[in-house]
Amino acid sequence: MSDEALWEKIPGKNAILPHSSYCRFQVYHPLREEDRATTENILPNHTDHGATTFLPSQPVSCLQILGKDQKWRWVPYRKGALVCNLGDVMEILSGGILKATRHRVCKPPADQQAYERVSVCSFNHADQELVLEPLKGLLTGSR
Ligand SMILES: O=C(O)CCC(=O)C(=O)O
Ligand SMILES: [Fe+2]
Repeated sequence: MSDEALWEKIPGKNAILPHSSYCRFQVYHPLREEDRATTENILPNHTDHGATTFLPSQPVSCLQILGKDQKWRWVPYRKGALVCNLGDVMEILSGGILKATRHRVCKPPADQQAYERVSVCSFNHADQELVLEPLKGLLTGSR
């Protein structure tokens, strides 16, 4: 199996097959005073269904990922960094060697609740025609 086998399935700048990748810009307004006590998760825990999701790291803490130890952890802010979540497509194509990142968007810590949060997500999907199954070389051990 070639080193490129996985990436050949994901459209890049030379993509010729239809796919549904998109970028979403979203503003989370500060929580209203009366909602702060009752709100926990703004977006419940999930994995993204595409291949990868890229998000510029941003300073209002809301994003959490689930570790192997089943503990939720904040994704720390690093100025200028890109956060990359692996999606279901990568888990399926890799036969489970790669794991889709389970994540959620939480209420920010108390000292950040008055701030707006800007989220820019680039959701990268596989070719629409791609049959989602583990890459053949993985199953035969010829990688
Ligand atoms: O806003 C974020 O930080 C992540 C949003 C997200 O996980 C999603 O829309 O799938
Ligand atoms: Fe997500």
